[in-house]
Amino acid sequence: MDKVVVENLNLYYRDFQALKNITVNIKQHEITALIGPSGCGKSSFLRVLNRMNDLIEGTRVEGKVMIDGEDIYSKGTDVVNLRKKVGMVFQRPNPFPKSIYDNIAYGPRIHGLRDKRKLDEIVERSLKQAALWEEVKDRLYAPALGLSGGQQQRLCIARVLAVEPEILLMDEPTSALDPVSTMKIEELLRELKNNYTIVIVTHNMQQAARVSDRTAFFLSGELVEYGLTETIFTKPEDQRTEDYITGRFG
Ligand SMILES: Nc1ncnc2c1ncn2[C@@H]1O[C@H](COP(=O)(O)OP(=O)(O)OP(=O)(O)O)[C@@H](O)[C@H]1O
Repeated sequence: MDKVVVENLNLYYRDFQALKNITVNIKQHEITALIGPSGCGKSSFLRVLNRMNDLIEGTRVEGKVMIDGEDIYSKGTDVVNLRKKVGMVFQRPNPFPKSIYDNIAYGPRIHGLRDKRKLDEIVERSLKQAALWEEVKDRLYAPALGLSGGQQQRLCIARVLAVEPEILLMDEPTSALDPVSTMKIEELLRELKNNYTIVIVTHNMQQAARVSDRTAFFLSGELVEYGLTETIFTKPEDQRTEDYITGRFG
């Protein structure tokens, strides 16, 4: 099933066109990897999907972006609800300078939840989903910034999961992590895809090949090729895709 349908999307930062006529369908409960050289528009595309671009002045979007059949750029869209449904994890782990518990409880509290027992449940469930519970269950009230980088990134994933999103956008979520933490996050992604639709930007070709079901290759704001990851990595149709994945440029 298509979770996200993008049709003829153009994105401008003032006069600069960062995305050009992008049409793509993102499948539910799959991991879609976005690859391509620096500046090709991967992060911009990710930000289109939860309207984070609204926060950047001078941004203009043309075309259609539909999630569950609804145009997220239509006038009636509630952007707060959209961002709850479409959560984002960034390149550098960015926990709040608060306790582990308060980091996770933050989103649910913002959405009005006060019941301590329910919050406790959400904190435990989210940390378990993010494969961090065993490591932190005895120090939930310790500062989140005392965790290792890899643990902090799993905490940030748990923080997003706490508000029960359906889509997870991840912008190079392991690029600041060591190989062991990277493997843990990759395992986690494979686990999470049973319940979530995941879109991940990565500069790491092996990572894209290891974790994703489908891959989209961007170049200079265009979507050059999109398909099953296995096909993209073994017999791409476009010479530019082949050049990129074999490391001949980028
Ligand atoms: N806020 C902005 N204002 C103006 N131009 C921007 C802005 N953000 C990005 N751009 C430009 O849009 C293009 C695409 O940028 P984007 O960050 O989406 O690329 P990317 O593929 O994610 O790159 P990287 O891999 O380096 O993160 C680049 O030319 C960039 O300079």
